[in-house]
Amino acid sequence: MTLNEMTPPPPPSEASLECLPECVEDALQVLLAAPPEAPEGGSDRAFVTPLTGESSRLSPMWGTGLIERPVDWVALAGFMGTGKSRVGWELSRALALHFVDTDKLITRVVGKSIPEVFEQEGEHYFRACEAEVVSRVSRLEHAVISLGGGTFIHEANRAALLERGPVVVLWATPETVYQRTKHSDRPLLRAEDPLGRIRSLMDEREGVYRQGTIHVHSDGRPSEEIVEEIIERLWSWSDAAHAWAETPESEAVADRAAD
Ligand SMILES: Nc1ncnc2c1ncn2[C@@H]1O[C@H](COP(=O)(O)OP(=O)(O)O)[C@@H](O)[C@H]1O
Ligand SMILES: O=C(O)C1=C[C@@H](OP(=O)(O)O)[C@@H](O)[C@H](O)C1
Ligand SMILES: [Mg+2]
Repeated sequence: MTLNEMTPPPPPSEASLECLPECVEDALQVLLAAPPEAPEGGSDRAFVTPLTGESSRLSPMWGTGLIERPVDWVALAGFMGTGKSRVGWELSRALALHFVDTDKLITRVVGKSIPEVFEQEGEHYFRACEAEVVSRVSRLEHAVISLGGGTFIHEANRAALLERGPVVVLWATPETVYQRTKHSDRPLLRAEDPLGRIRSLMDEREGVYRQGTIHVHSDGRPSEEIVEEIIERLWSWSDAAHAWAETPESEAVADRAAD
């Protein structure tokens, strides 16, 4: 029986939604206090691999704990299987920032795996948890946030994230996504024809993912190379943002916003 054929769970009750902010706060504190844990396939290599190219702008204090970073907060969005969890973890190691995977935080909040949340509580409840988690992690300092594939699709989440900082969107072809997800359980990909399902869902979502700040391809590239490109692009983004902040036009925009 596929997920779609099952009787849908009842909609979440007011009571179960009411405690979400507090439950998210508690789970986040536990997650941040625990020793960082690599996700499936993720390694610590980015800590010790000397980064090259633009990233050589990293301070000579690299490795001493005093690190010059392009940003103090960044989120990773994109379709399932593009590598958000793994690359986000490695990016957080490279920039020495906290790492929060929103799906992992939700599993702590609910005490169930993501497939169990979908099956037993319903997608609606999962999306409510996701929205609460986004509202909290958008206020977090010094963090890399790996989102779930659907998080950025929801308008309020997208607005909160883009307001907070840069959102890097990872991209991969449907075939790569299929290869990377076929042995794991993604509730939305439980279908007779998972590759067809990936293609149609990706088509539906593509235009929204394009609203991200920085776009990086992940096909056929090791995660270290992707991390390196993200860091280079974040430097360019932050340089451009600082240059704009010093123009008279930006002062005029700030004055209008303050009126
Ligand atoms: N650049 C990559 N090259 C090869 N495998 C990758 C790459 N990025 C991620 N993976 C693997 O693909 C699978 C899905 O990656 P994951 O980070 O969970 O994606 P997402 O969080 O976007 O769904 C994991 O097994 C992960 O180790
Ligand atoms: O695309 C989506 O709607 C989802 C993506 C998943 O995360 P990953 O993108 O990390 O697999 C997870 O949040 C859930 O299964 C729903
Ligand atoms: Mg993930």
